[in-house]
Amino acid sequence: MKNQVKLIGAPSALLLLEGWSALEGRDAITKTFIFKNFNEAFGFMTCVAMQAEKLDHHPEWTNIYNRVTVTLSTHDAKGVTERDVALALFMDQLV
Ligand SMILES: C[C@H](O)[C@H](O)[C@H]1CNC2=NC(N)=NC(=O)C2=N1
Repeated sequence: MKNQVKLIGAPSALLLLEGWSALEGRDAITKTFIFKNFNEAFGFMTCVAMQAEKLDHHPEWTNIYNRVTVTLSTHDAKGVTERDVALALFMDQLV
């Protein structure tokens, strides 16, 4: 059985975060991180990937050269939870 995690919703999550916004049509938060080059972007993704494994909480993301667009939502809860806030804060303190 998986631990249940409380749905907080994008609007509450956004009060705790900077530079994130709500996705349209779905309870999720998104942010685009821009780096100097691909190497910096991929380094960021590598650090986040290891943390995601540790937390068992994974981002949806795309990378185009120096740009990483991240969407966070908890599939199990069908929306934004404190796990998304924790992963978002981890990303923000890396950059
Ligand atoms: C089986 C596995 O533990 C689950 O699918 C985890 C993995 N990573 C996850 N990541 C995210 N973002 N949401 C989830 O609900 C989730 N669930």
